[in-house]
Amino acid sequence: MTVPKVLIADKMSPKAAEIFRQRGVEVDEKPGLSKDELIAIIADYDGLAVRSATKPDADIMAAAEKLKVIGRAGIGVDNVDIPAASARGIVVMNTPFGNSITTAEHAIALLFALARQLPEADASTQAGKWEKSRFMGVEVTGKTLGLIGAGNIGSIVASRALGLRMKVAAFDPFLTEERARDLGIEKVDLDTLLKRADFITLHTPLTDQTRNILSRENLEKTKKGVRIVNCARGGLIDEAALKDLLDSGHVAGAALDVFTQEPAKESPLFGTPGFVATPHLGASTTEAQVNVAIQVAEQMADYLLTGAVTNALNTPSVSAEEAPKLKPYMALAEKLGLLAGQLVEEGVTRVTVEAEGALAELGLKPVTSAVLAGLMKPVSDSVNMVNAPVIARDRGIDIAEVRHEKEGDYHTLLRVTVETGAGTRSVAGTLFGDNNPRLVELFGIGMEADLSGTMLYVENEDKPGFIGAVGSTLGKAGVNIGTFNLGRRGNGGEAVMLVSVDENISEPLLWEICRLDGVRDVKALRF
Ligand SMILES: NC(=O)c1ccc[n+]([C@@H]2O[C@H](COP(=O)([O-])OP(=O)(O)OC[C@H]3O[C@@H](n4cnc5c(N)ncnc54)[C@H](O)[C@@H]3O)[C@@H](O)[C@H]2O)c1
Ligand SMILES: O=C(O)[C@H](O)COP(=O)(O)O
Repeated sequence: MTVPKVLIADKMSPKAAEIFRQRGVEVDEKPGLSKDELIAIIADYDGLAVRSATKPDADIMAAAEKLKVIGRAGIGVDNVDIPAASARGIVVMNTPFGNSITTAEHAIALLFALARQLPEADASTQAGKWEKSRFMGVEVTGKTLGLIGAGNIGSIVASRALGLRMKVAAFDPFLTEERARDLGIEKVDLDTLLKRADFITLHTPLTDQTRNILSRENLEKTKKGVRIVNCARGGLIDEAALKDLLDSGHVAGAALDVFTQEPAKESPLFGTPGFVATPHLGASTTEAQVNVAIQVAEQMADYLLTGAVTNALNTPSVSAEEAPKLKPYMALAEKLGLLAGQLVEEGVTRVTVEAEGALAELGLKPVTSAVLAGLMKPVSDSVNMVNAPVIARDRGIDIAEVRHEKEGDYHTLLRVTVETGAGTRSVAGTLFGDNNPRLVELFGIGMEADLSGTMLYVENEDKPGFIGAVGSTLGKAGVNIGTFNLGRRGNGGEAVMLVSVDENISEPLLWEICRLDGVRDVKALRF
């Protein structure tokens, strides 16, 4: 196996490079590259580790011929073009918890900065002014904190705010009443939060639903004298409206760690009384940076070295323990999908993936992705295990997974059933010696075959002399036979053959075989 190579493209704790090296992954650290500089070198790398500064987009991925994984040492992945990564089979992973406490603490720090005007008081005092009467603050005890987004960071902020004896009202459509009760907070709708909160803090990702959630209209609904903190994402607040409402005194203070445009080197908000800014420092503590660096390096090394997938945003998780067990099944799944995909002639409407015996004890999602990737390969050049489930869903294919824990004839079995307008057909395979994928059933007919290279598929009536006729037709065309695999539904019934051959099978040769007496269908297959 060649040694995988990773590029760390943003400033990261040295722990990341240390772990990559310890795990036997080659690593280069080149923070601060321009997009063109990154495009010029990315073809060399199997992995790309980033924070929020590097923005791996479709152009960068187009140049990244070997890239298998992008690791985000942090939470937000809005800097990574995930659809472009999926289209190329690149797994995108983040570290969803490593900097949550640190970011929650930054939100609380900004809350106090606003309550006591700390930055302005500091600047004034250090300028020798001693303006004691200018900086009258407010207590936070007893005040209501409006939490927009009560996920990982939001709920830590809530617990800290409760410790400060604040009341917490949260707006989050995905927060259940039960969870709110457990957190000791009140679940409210957005309008109630806007009307009631003395302080508002945002902790949602930037999505179509959350973009501009504090719009001019919503900012105008807030309580006079509200103080607002955003440590989540730029774009959640209308910055021009915020400036107007700070100027008018309706909003008493606002602290932004994140901006619509970053780096934010200029903004109409800068210099506005009551406005506090930090340069996207939410995750910037020694502890959080060590956490995310260790996590991202471990996760990327696991994936590159073993196939284990943790915290991926575009593919199912596979544990380090399961990854080696799943590997041969993925090969079997792709081959069975490819076989089914080459044999069906109409649009697929439903795919059922059934696991029997040992396979039923493993996670089926990656196996299903591999089946779908194989199935759609004959009709799509760009399909891969990462994007196959999404493409299948977009094409309206219904996907079902079934487990039978009891063993059948084989200690482990994978059956793929494909439904089309023309009917239902299924293929099944097992592993020989725990490692070698083998076809064991084709359209309900028992047959053993190693699906590899070029194969001739023939469906025919079971008649004496037919096998010889196929053999001699191939021989006359100079096509050498590797293996002959046969199956039939019963004496004189439907029969199928899969013949592995050393040469390509030309169209005229296929026609010649098709004209043999008793042939119902013939195809050249590739694996
Ligand atoms: N400033 C920083 O340096 C920094 C550091 C870490 C994280 N972040 C950002 O903080 C944000 C929150 O991170 P997290 O780890 O808590 O994420 P999370 O996924 O755990 O929580 C997000 C919460 O937002 C809620 N949500 C989604 N849509 C919503 C909507 N329309 N209205 C209200 N709530 C909605 C979700 O239900 C979820 O509970 C992310 O955007 C992340 O990128 C910033
Ligand atoms: O989403 C995150 O994790 C934060 O925005 C941190 O970003 P950073 O790694 O660039 O500091």
